Amino acid sequence: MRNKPIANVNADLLKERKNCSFDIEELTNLIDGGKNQTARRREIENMLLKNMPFDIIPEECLSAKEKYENAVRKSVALNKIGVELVSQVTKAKELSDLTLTLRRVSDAYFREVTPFLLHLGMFIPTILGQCSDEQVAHWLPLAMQLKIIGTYAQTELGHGTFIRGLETTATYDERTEEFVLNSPTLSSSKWWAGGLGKTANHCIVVAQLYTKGECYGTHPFIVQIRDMDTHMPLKGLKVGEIGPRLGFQTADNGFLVFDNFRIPRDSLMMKHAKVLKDGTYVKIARHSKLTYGTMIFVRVLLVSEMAFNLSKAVTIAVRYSAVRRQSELKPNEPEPQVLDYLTQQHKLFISISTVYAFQFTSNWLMKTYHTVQANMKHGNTDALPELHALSSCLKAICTSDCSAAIEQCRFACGGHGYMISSNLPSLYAFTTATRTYEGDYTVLLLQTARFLVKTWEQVELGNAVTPMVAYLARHQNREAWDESPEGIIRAFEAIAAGVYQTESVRSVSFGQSDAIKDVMKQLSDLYLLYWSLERTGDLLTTLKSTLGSYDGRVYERLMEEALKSPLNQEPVNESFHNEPEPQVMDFVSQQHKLFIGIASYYSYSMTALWLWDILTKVTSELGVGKTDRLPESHGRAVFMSVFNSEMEKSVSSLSAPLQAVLRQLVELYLYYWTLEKRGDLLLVLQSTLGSYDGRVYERLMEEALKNPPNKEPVNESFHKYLKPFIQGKL
Ligand SMILES: CCCCCCC/C=C/C(=O)SCCNC(=O)CCNC(=O)[C@H](O)C(C)(C)COP(=O)(O)OP(=O)(O)OC[C@H]1O[C@@H](n2cnc3c(N)ncnc32)[C@H](O)[C@@H]1OP(=O)(O)O
Ligand SMILES: Cc1cc2nc3c(=O)[nH]c(=O)nc-3n(C[C@H](O)[C@H](O)[C@H](O)COP(=O)(O)OP(=O)(O)OC[C@H]3O[C@@H](n4cnc5c(N)ncnc54)[C@H](O)[C@@H]3O)c2cc1C
Repeated sequence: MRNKPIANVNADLLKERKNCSFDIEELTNLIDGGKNQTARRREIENMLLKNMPFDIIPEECLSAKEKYENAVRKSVALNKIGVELVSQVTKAKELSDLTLTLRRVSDAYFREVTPFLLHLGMFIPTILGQCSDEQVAHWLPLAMQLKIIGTYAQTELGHGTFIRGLETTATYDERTEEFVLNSPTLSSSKWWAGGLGKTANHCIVVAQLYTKGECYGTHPFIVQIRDMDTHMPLKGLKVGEIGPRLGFQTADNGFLVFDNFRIPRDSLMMKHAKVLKDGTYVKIARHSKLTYGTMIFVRVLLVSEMAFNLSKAVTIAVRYSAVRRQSELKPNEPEPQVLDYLTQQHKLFISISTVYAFQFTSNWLMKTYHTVQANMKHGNTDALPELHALSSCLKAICTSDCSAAIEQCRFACGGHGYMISSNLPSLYAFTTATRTYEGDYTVLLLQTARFLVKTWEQVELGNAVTPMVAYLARHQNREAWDESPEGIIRAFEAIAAGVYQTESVRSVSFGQSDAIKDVMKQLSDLYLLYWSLERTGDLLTTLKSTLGSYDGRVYERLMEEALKSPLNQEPVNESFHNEPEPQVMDFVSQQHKLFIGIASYYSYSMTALWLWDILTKVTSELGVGKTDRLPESHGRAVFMSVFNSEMEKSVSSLSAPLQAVLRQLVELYLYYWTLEKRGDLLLVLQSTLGSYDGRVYERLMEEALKNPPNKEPVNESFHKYLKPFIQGKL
């Protein structure tokens, strides 16, 4: 069934849509993979959208804690339906279509991300990719039915990129047939795992495996971290939320610290390596990097994620550009739609074509991934290095290009694009993180470079190379290729473009009308029309954007959203009437002035006494009249050290409370001047990473511990939503 026409659609948008030269339903089918798939997708989408609770207050107006609780409430409703749908599916293809539809609806349903993202995106794939058959049979049903909630904790405070440098240890104890997990240093604290802070009760932990006194490198373990009934963290673990971040606010990214935490032997995920009861290590994998498999899978997935996110951003920007009128070009004529400006089209059309490039390449990459996986099942890992190189560079390029393109879309929407309600800031915050996680941009490009250099060596030796890199051997292409990073990117962009071209031509080469074939060549138009017509229902709930709604009622929606803000629920905020007048003494800035004054007074008097004693010595050393040349920093250091030591001497006979106060003054004085004059950048930069003393990990952990979600061991949403859901009582 096609979408029903919507009343009150903006006239400019209607006019643009009337220019469509082909059957949009045909294109929708093409993109979905066939008529039946379109129908099934719409059926699921409609069912989900009808049954899920919506936000009462806009998500962006909630506090961090409320945002999280709201995300749990919505996730549980979505998961309930999802689990039921998944249980009805029998074929692998149906399951993958369904998973994709659920992921897309979930994307539309949350302004940010669900706390279950890692459960679906990495926990389940790691069970599939890293567990023995026996382990899969045990863990997979529990995870699929959400009887357990998991995440993936690889990154630590000290290491993310360099996996071999991870410090968490898993030491096998053959007496008890257990592994003992430890975080030997602060920098070994697990950091970042999504859903770990408050939601997950299980976690995949990547740790250095020790048995019989030898280290066998990093291995994945599946670990229960919270009590299944009370949700309290288990003894031997410190777990919490890492604190506010640019995006991912509702993903409760967490930290995890182990103190002699014991787990059974079969917690080791044993597809690629085993530890026998007596502690003997047995390697099964044919390739040493197979434990990195989940990362490859997610990198592949991210290409289509980027296509989808950019498609949303550019749809918002294009629709808004059709509705928005600005500037008087000719006197007494209507202001033009901003879409008609060539410069505006430049911003938008590049993004549109990029979406298609990503999507077609992603389809191809996913197929390649499955082919390589199938070969590996039969023990053939030959294609793995190339898959790693390809997924690395395509992930790096598409995440980077996508965030840049979303910024362009935001620019294309002018001031209103900066509103959270336009959804462009959230889309940007989400996609810019993807450039870093699952392998940093530069690092992944370097991995690809490593592969290319090795291939180049083979080419130079006259050896055969795979078709994907065969262009390296073709003389005429050497001009496009040089050893600079830009050269490598160019070469791989050419490959991506090649794939894109071949795939798009292949996709439209049969069954399609001439009109569609023509339009496929005009990617920009295609993209606009596809997204305009493909969606079911009110596109606002899918795009979650005031600017990009299907009906183009941009100003109405901006005003409606503004009126929903809690600050607008009362004409005059109570702080206007009720806030008691503070004593000026209560202002921190005032205390700052006063206390520093007091501390300085003590400092000067102590130093004056000391200075008198050594004046003769100082002047004889520096020469009379030259003392004014003492650098300020030296003088400052003198004041500090003298104040400190002299105060200590003179306070020893005083009462304890007075001693305490005077010592505080010393500390204050030292602290103040350290920050003020000695250039402690923490104060200036307000940054845990940029502090003068370099105590980065200490500061990150200190800040995380101050984080309000960590003030309660179990969030109330566990009792309200998660527990009834896990126990099937919801
Ligand atoms: C929609 C779903 C959303 C899910 C949300 C996800 C949220 C975020 C989650 C996360 O971020 S999880 C953590 C992800 N972490 C990373 O991605 C870390 C990045 N680092 C790495 O991948 C690796 O450490 C490295 C950079 C590839 C380096 O690894 P290593 O030091 O062990 O290798 P090298 O010495 O550089 O290379 C040796 C050799 O191995 C090959 N190789 C490396 N990785 C792989 C692989 N994955 N598969 C196959 N082969 C690999 C590499 O090319 C070298 O080969 P040779 O040149 O020696 O032949
Ligand atoms: C939103 C978000 C969610 C995340 N979720 C998870 C999660 O669920 N589970 C999990 O385990 N992790 C997660 N992570 C962590 C993420 O995987 C890492 O942050 C990422 O892999 C980058 O590693 P890093 O932080 O160590 O960066 P670093 O490696 O410290 O990078 C810092 C800089 O150093 C450069 N650099 C590093 N190594 C090299 C090199 N060899 N050559 C040249 N330059 C180099 C990088 O290019 C970068 O510019 C998440 C991160 C974010 C931002």
